[in-house]
Amino acid sequence: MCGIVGVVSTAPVNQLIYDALLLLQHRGQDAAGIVTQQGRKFFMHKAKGMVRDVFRTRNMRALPGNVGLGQVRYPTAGNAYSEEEAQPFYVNAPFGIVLVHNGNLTNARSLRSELFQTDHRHTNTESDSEVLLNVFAHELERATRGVPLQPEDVFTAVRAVHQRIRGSYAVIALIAGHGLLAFRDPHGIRPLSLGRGADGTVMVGSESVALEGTSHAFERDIAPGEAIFVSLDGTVHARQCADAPKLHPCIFEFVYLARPDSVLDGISVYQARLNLGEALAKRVVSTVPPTEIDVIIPIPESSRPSATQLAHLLGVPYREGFVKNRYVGRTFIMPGQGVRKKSVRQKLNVIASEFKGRNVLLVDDSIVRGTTSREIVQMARDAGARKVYLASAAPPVRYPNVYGIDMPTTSELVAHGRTVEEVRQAIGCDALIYQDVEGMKRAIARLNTSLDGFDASCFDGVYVTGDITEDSIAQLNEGRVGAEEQGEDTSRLALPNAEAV
Ligand SMILES: O=P(O)(O)OC[C@H]1O[C@H](OP(=O)(O)OP(=O)(O)O)[C@H](O)[C@@H]1O
Ligand SMILES: NC(=O)CC[C@H](N)C(=O)O
Ligand SMILES: [Mg+2]
Repeated sequence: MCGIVGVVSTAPVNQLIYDALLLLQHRGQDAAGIVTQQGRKFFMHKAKGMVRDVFRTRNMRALPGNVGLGQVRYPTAGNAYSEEEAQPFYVNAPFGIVLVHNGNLTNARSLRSELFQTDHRHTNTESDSEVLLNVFAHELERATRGVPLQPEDVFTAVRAVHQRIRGSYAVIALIAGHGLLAFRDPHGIRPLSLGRGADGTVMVGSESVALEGTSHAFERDIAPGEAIFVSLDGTVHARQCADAPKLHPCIFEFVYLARPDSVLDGISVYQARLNLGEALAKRVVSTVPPTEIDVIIPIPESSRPSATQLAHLLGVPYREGFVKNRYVGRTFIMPGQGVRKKSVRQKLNVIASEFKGRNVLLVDDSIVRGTTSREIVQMARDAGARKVYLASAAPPVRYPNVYGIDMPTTSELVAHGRTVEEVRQAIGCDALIYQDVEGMKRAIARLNTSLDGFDASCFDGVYVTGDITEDSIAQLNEGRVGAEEQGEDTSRLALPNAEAV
């Protein structure tokens, strides 16, 4: 996941894009970038870091114009440490295009050589998003029948892009002098919504919170496979560009990624998390009698809604036992295990009186590598808890994610190849209760019965694009320069200066 936003307005958009990116900061902490357009000229500033660090006043002043887009990056391909892979990406032909991408292409490698061999295009980074931009640029060149460019030509290009690229992609692009394009992959894996301001400003963004938080009324989600083209006068053209679109949103958005105050594909993220807490209650009761639990404590931040609902249904007191240092970002989306581990301790501290002599049930939204759980369970014991039980509102994460969540290899997943009992031992708690896969899907699907299903691949190993094999997963990892090799270099990332949203 990353956060993306695009705007067509009649007033300067630099501050508006900045504000929207701040509201999407939880989707990517690694790099941030904005491009604006004035006349036919693009103005760009991008760098590694969080939004507040990347954009100083001088940078903001250098972003004039009434049209623009931006991104906050959480790397899932290429090089996590490369400044060049911060987005937006730019190509000068045809017309001049800048593009931001949330998601992950699963055929970037073959596309890269195809781009070189057949389309004679050069890509200069390992980023799949740069590949995506070049495929789009090539197809736009082929589809253009004259100047000025017609929306129909843009849709023809998107149709061709859907044929060539695989994986997940929510995309916003700006075509110099023409308008703003947004499209979503034919499975709708990553979210993208459209809204409008009272002054007619059109905004597209990853989550509804980016629209509402900047005073734009949410209008609708962009449909899977659909493209919308917003002319510079604010006219919105929409077209379905995929042959057989299906709505399979990523279920992990509801579990962890998205903000609880967002509504994605008609589903309130907050309500989804309450429902997960409800389903989890049934599982807890069958493992640990509520009478043996003195207190229920969430692991801040994302597990709070599920934990409150669980406590309510079990009739057990809900208490805050961990205080989060708001100046440390989300640990799961930090690159590198060394950084993540250190950050858990920096981020969470116990209120010892809530643990001393008690049987505590800790609740997290998900257990992925087990980094958080191991530390937290130990902290609870150190604070004097008698028994430490742990419940996860999501099922065990057992399979790699190839659609834009950084879980590339099975070996790093604490539940891969382990029974629940073995995971319990690895984490060191007295009882471990997981949600089950069907229970999770039911809990969320009942909030929008028109879904075709979910991408729940990291939980059930089913890849909705139908083309993922062990070999392709191994290939995807080959291209990555990540975090694991350089993970001990914690200096830049462990304590960002900016406040996490
Ligand atoms: O098993 P792990 O590999 O540790 O990953 C899972 C943990 O990471 C996330 O928290 P994070 O600190 O990223 O964000 P949050 O404050 O939104 O909960 C998630 O909510 C879990 O707590
Ligand atoms: N999380 C994302 O959406 C990442 C986008 C893109 N794959 C990158 O690595 O930059
Ligand atoms: Mg958490």
